[in-house]
Amino acid sequence: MTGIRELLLSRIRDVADYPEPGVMFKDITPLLADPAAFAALSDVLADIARATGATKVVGLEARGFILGAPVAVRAGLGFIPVRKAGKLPGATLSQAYDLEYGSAEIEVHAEDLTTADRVLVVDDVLATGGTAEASVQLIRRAGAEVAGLAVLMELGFLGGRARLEPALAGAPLEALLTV
Ligand SMILES: O=P(O)(O)OC[C@H]1O[C@H](OP(=O)(O)OP(=O)(O)O)[C@H](O)[C@@H]1O
Ligand SMILES: Nc1ncnc2[nH]cnc12
Repeated sequence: MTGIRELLLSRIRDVADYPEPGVMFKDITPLLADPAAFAALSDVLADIARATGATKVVGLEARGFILGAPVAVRAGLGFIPVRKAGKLPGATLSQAYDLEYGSAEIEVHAEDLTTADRVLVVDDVLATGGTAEASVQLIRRAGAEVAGLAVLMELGFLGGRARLEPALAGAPLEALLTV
């Protein structure tokens, strides 16, 4: 795992003052462009999906789609997109939240999750935890259980883990990297 972590970390680019002054943006596009690194990441996240007993993978728009979809395929699970407001055509559940730079609202198709589901949420970055917390609230409101949250990287100084732990209620929060 140490070798994989070093590989993943080496493929994340720091971009200062993006999208606004004071933010150090963690750009995963070099990782996505490296097939060995992207495959290794997908394999580790799929192992987490299996270990949590998840029945579905939720990916958070947009980067959570890119990371979550191969995890769902590898683990043999359905993939459910949680989208920014106004993008899903069917009946939705919505949740507003704040993030490191601004505020937003996310939605899921109400019919995509049932009381029989255990859901692993996948995303690239855990920053303030606002996005992940809103996704957990959506999943619970849909009647499903949260199996866990798996992210490529956690920005430890923003305190997202402490914010999320009460919402996760014992479900695991797996961050492959902490920066
Ligand atoms: O922990 P938080 O403070 O909520 O921040 C983390 C979220 O911010 C980024 O998404 P963003 O909303 O920028 O969307 P994008 O993936 O479409 O760029 C990132 O991909 C996470 O989803
Ligand atoms: N610093 C950051 N880099 C990349 N994605 C983020 N989402 C929230 N904060 C972020």
